[in-house]
Amino acid sequence: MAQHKFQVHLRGIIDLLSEHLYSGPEVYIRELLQNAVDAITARQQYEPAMRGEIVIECHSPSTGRPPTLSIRDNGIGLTLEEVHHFLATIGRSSKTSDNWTQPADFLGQFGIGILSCFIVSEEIVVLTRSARNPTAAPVEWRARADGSYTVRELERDLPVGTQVWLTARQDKERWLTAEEVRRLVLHYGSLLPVPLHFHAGRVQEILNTQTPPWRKHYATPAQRHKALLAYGRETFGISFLDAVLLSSEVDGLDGVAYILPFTPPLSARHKGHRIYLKNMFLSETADNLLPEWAFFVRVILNATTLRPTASRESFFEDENLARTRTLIGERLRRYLVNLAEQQPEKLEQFVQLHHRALKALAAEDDNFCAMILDHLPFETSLGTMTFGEYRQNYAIVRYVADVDTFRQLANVAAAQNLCLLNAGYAYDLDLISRIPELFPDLSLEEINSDTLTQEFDELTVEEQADCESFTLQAEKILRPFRCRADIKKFQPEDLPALYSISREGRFQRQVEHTRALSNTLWSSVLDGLVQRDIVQAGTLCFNFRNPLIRRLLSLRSPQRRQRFIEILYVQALLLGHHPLNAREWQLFNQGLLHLLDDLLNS
Ligand SMILES: Nc1ncnc2c1ncn2[C@@H]1O[C@H](COP(=O)(O)OP(=O)(O)OP(=O)(O)O)[C@@H](O)[C@H]1O
Repeated sequence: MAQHKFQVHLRGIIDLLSEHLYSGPEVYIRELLQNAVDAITARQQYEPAMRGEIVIECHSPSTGRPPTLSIRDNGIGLTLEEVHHFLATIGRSSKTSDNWTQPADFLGQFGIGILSCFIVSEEIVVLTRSARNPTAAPVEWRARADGSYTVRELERDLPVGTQVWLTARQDKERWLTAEEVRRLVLHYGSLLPVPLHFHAGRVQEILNTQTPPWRKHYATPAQRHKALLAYGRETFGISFLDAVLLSSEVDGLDGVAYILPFTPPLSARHKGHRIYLKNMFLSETADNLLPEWAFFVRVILNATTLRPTASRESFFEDENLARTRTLIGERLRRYLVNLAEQQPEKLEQFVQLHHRALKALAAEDDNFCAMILDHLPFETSLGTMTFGEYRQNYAIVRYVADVDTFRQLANVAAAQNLCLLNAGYAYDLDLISRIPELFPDLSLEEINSDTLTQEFDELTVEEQADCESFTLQAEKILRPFRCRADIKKFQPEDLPALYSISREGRFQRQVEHTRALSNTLWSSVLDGLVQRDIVQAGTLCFNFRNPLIRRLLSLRSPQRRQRFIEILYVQALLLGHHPLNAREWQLFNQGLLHLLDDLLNS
């Protein structure tokens, strides 16, 4: 049977790379710089004293012709066979352990990077001369995006190394203009240790002359700190609150973390960093490089041991990455501990901006929790206060486990001078559950609507007798709404009635509400959740101390009393942020219309 070989439709592969693998056409500069740096690294393995350099030349012809670009390196170069074998074979790389003892020194590994040049140029021309085989003639390789290429040995001499030429495709001219190329070379290559010479017309400059401050020595820590902050301002355009040096030879970390002077929005977490791999810019996102809770920093980090994905825009999740993440986390944690111990004012400032992040860290780290809990703010029925302030004044930590119930109870609690802590936000409950262990002399008490209403004062026997007919009528009116009626004395006096409901009861109300809004498929699913046996889900507790209720009690007309009770019921539901069902809305509307009618008739 005849054997066939796969055919490669190069255009299709280029489209695949440009649309699904790479973030944009600009990555061609990264791939070219990377190949040049790798070629120099390879040559230095033979000639350690050799000094590498890369020359980027932009040519912008005057009339109507597309701009061209060449990148020249004095690296290892290629022979004719190597051109066929590596450059012209998609998916084959020379940077493997078959050819080198230390392939990890190279940036490239997949053997596809050069194809990115076809996104901006119809043709790639490579002129190259091998350092390993000085007698071999220089070679010219011309490759087209349709998959064809020519290769020939040149008569003329060339210096050792490689020069790649690109000519802008129609509609891609902007990616090869001198201005754009300069920006991209700086963007990707500013940390590269090889000098990057940039030539455009009369302009000749070396782009990467600056040694970043975290790699420099300074006379004092204060000087270094100042330089780090200045570098952060220049790089990100942000005046950071602080800079934390991440570099450590022992840990193999190289970089700096900047503390944001604002609370970042959820959508911007883990974005806007400068992540480098072996000094080449890799990505602005640090999805898996930073611990979950570290959303208060922007980092500049150069990784040396991590493995990039084929897109070169993120790292493989492996042991090394997990270790790096732990080390960065450890460094930031240590910074925070230092702040707490040595710079309390700065810690206060930090807490104001980043308490969510601190809570997230404290929730996963007992020791840190013990240290920071006193500084963390919590919402309470008497205003926001730190846990330290709370425990100075109260021996029992009374908390409400969800935000809705807290909203419902906060006013009532405050009027009774009861300090309820809202533990409904992310991490709060987690932290509060540690309290008995961290502070054995404090006790914890969960408060819900039932526990709070139990604290209300009972009526005297005479008062109860006076209210009996009213309570019976209210019971009757509210029964169809699965609500009990009660009357007690409580603060604040201006609150006429309080609707309370158990957690299960509220869940049932929500299910019923959703069921009324959803389509048939969902309503049958939700049907299963409705518990018919919860007969009396809530209680409407009238406040005997409230002047309006006192007048209502003495109202003679049962019809008018009914309308007031109905409106008070709906108003209490609204105050507690409970969604109203259709019947309750109807009740509200009718009640309001009757009231207006009464007003007009009075
Ligand atoms: N400037 C250069 N000097 C010497 N050899 C080069 C140069 N550019 C490319 N090559 C050769 O061409 C091969 C293919 O390059 P390409 O950029 O496609 O892939 P790579 O760098 O090996 O891997 P990656 O896809 O991860 O970038 C390289 O492995 C190398 O052998």
